[in-house]
Amino acid sequence: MTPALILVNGASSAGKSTLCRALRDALPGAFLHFSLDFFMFDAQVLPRTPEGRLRDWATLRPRVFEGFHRCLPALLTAGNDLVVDYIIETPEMWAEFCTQLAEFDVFLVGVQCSVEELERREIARGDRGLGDARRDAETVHTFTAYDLTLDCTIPLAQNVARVSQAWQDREAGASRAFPGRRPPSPSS
Ligand SMILES: Nc1ncnc2c1ncn2[C@@H]1O[C@H](COP(=O)(O)OP(=O)(O)OP(=O)(O)O)[C@@H](O)[C@H]1O
Repeated sequence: MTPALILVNGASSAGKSTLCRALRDALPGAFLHFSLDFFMFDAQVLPRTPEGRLRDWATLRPRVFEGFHRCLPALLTAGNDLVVDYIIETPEMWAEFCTQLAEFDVFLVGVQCSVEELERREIARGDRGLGDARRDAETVHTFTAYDLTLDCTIPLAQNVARVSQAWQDREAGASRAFPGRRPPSPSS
């Protein structure tokens, strides 16, 4: 089978990671959850000042992002099915994804959330830059069509069920994010 990627795009604090973790555990088949957050927030990967601020981030940012992008085809090529949360920030970033992921079975999910709710969550979390969510919300859904769009203010279980159903009902390889692509043959 062609390795599969469920890619969840939306603004910071929209609920992407929460959804991905729940999907990882609920989907039929063994999906890995993979996220840029693992570099940015959840692990001791990046160099920091004694005060805890990121060091040399302007230099590192493009390298870390490109490295993360390259991890996806590497994990897929090794046979892993992935559920990945991401914030598509620019058309260039999306074009890079399209090139790197063209040979895989990609299902693109857009998560919507009002700016008011994004900002409420951002403040409540306290570990994200204030204003990031609003900035993302202005652009994040402008770069691509989706296979499925979700409202991330409704209960998580409902969205997990929607993705799970839509994923199983989809035509493998016929992602709306990659129009004109030939789906992998059923035997592949
Ligand atoms: N359906 C939901 N209803 C209410 N709160 C939610 C829902 N989904 C997520 N949240 C809450 O919103 C906050 C942000 O969630 P999450 O970390 O999943 O967002 P994210 O989109 O991955 O953010 P980031 O891109 O900044 O990492 C968390 O406090 C989470 O508990």
